[in-house]
Amino acid sequence: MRLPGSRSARECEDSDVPVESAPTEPVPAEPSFWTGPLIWISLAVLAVLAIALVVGLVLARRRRVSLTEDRPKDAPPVTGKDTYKTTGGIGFSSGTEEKEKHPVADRTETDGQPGVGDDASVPRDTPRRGIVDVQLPEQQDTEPEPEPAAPVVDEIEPTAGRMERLRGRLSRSRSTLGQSLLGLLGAGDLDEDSWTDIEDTLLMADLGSTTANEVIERLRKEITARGVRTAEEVRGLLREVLVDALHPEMDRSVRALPHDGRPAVVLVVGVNGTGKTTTTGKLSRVLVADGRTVLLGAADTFRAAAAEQLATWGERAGAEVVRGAEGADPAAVAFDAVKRGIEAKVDAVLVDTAGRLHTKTGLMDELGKVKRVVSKQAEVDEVLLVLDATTGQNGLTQARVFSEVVDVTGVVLTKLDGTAKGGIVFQVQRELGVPVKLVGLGEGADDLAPFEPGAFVDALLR
Ligand SMILES: Nc1nc2c(ncn2[C@@H]2O[C@H](COP(=O)(O)OP(=O)(O)OP(=O)(O)O)[C@@H](O)[C@H]2O)c(=O)[nH]1
Repeated sequence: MRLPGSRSARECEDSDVPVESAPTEPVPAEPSFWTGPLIWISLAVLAVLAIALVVGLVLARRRRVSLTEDRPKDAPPVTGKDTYKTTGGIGFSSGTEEKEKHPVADRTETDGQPGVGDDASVPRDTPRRGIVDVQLPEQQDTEPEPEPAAPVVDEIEPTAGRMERLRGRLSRSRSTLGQSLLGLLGAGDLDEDSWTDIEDTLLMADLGSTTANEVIERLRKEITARGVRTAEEVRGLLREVLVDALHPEMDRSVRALPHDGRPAVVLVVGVNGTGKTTTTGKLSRVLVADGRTVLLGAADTFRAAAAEQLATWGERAGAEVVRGAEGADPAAVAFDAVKRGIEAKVDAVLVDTAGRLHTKTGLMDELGKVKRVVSKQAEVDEVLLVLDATTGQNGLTQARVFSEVVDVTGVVLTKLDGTAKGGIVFQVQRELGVPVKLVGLGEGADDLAPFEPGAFVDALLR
């Protein structure tokens, strides 16, 4: 059909008039080769994602830990403070009780730290044994325990003449003091230089300047007064002057014998290392050799080995020893020793004390207390100060401090065998005004001698 006024295409082609385009109806687009499959692929991906989401949610729900427990409905609510409860107290065992032992091969667990190659822990599924078969030893007839061997008590050397026997031990002192003096004095005419040399010799031997001057004064006077000529006369005079300087009139007996129905109490004091313990032990042997009964008190609690050392001395001398724990109060140990000595009715109680010379106050407190406490039971008869002869002037300083702290009644000069300065004996006596009663001349058990001025000077001048 042709609309009025319209022309056919043919007419248009043929005419020169431009043809107006006719309105056209929309034509639906034909699906292309690519768009069709894309839609289907997208739908498939969406479906797969949906399935994965559903599966994931289900699995996650299964894995979730339930924080609720299977508790009866009527159970009281759980609160923070009573979530950990024990049914009994902590179990204790006594260290003295024997622990039951399992045979090593049957054990599934090991005590203590893991060793190289051990598992970090015992696997949970390791079989556990309820009952362990233990092989019991066959009943045997037990032999009676052998009686402990009686301590071997040493043979003790007699004390008489010890100084004589130990004379050779003073050889170093002799060569310095005696031999030099004899050489100088016996050389004839003595001028001022000779007297200066004599003084130097006396000082080098530790006589001290006061004693040295006194000795020289007397020698000068007597040589002129007596007309001393021969070497023999010089020796005789020198002996006399030196012996006099040692005050032979002093009472050198050790107050270690019982009286008033109770034992004598002897305190042995001095700086550590001077030979206190050794001297206490040696002295106990001297008393035992004289037929006395002795008890030793190990109040040197400062050094554990000191008590041990004294116990050995006691064992060898056949003397009982009272000791305390390491670090125990020395006064308490001394008190116990004296108490025990009174009960046991021994003749003498020898107390070895500690001598820490850290401060004078500390020493004073300690020794003062020992003496005070001991005095509650029995008066202290003797306080022996032990000095190491090899320490020279240092020994003198110690002597001064100790004598201010306790009433020293006698001096024991140890290690005289190891020094060329035997002259310290003169100085100590002068300084303290108390006699040297005993001398240590070696480490041997019987190397303790009574101090005799005559024998001592003889040993120096031999
Ligand atoms: N050569 C020689 N050595 C001695 C003498 N007396 C003691 N000794 C030695 O000196 C050392 C110290 O002796 P101790 O008896 O332990 O001295 P201490 O004063 O008791 O010392 P602490 O126990 O530390 O308080 C030891 O090796 C003894 O053998 C002696 O007269 N001559």
